[in-house]
Amino acid sequence: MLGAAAERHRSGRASQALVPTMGALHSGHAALVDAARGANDVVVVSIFVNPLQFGEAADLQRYPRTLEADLDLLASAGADIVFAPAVQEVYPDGEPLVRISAGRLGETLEGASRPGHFDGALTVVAKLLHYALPALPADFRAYFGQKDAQQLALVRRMVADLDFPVEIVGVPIVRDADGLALSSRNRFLSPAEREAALVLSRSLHYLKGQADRHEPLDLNGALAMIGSVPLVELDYLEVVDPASLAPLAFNCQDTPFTGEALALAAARVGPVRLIDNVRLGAGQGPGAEPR
Ligand SMILES: Nc1ncnc2c1ncn2[C@@H]1O[C@H](COP(=O)(O)OP(=O)(O)OP(=O)(O)O)[C@@H](O)[C@H]1O
Ligand SMILES: CC(C)(CO)[C@@H](O)C(=O)[O-]
Ligand code: BAL
Repeated sequence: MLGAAAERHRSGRASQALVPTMGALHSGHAALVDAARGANDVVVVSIFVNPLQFGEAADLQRYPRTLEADLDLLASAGADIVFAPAVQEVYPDGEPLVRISAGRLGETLEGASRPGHFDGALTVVAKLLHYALPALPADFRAYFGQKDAQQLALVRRMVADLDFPVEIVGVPIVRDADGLALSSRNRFLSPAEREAALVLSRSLHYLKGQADRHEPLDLNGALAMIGSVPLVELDYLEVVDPASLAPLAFNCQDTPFTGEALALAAARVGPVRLIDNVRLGAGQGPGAEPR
């Protein structure tokens, strides 16, 4: 460590980043660590499969756990500290009586299909932020993927509404070459299911093309694309305001698309629930777009 960074460490003003994950790491997680590595002196990565945010017991039980491979990936990605606590360390008295409420924003979209999910996710994010908070929090950042767009919006609201001393950084979605958003649960897809799952990114790409050309968004056409793939059971496809996640009906049907929006989709494909999204209009990040 040289020069300015060493001085920041000496004076206790080193910047610190937290990258919360549930393990089974892939290149999407590596992109979060890269972003954190590029802007902070110390990078902490947590690996914790949080029982509080799971609905179905089977989903929690079969969630992939690959700690050895995760540690290798994190060493290559340049993480400084890996925090992989046992459930008893995080919840020594069992499930907490008091938890963070995600409020109305936690009841739509993912929250409608996974009741309580965001209360559980925000509660553990709050705890992880407390664990990783530096003694002198001059520069404390936490990194989240834009793939979980509703989670990112809710974490931003939590730190704003509850005055957490941390900057939240959103990282663009990392996709496979064919457009599928990387996800730890993708490993449970059969080859046929994985091929079928591509309709999610394709339908979002279809909408993005219309938004780029300022045409009306053909939501019905996108729904029909998804409906034509028998292995894909659509949960929702919605166009919403990126910050409030409120539905943006005026942008659909016959009105040429203007402004900014987020198109979000979720579907069950075989044993897996998949989510994906794309920014429509101005202000898009540099990340890979669905195709
Ligand atoms: N493809 C991706 N691109 C960018 N960020 C991602 C991607 N996949 C996951 N992330 C982010 O990594 C962080 C940890 O996510 P998590 O460990 O749940 O991985 P995951 O692949 O989303 O797993 P799953 O969806 O199967 O639970 C979250 O902030 C999430 O948004
Ligand atoms: C943020 C998180 C690590 C909290 O458990 C989880 O929801 C995730 O992996 O997105
Ligand atoms: N990244 C999503 C976490 C979950 O599905 O519980």
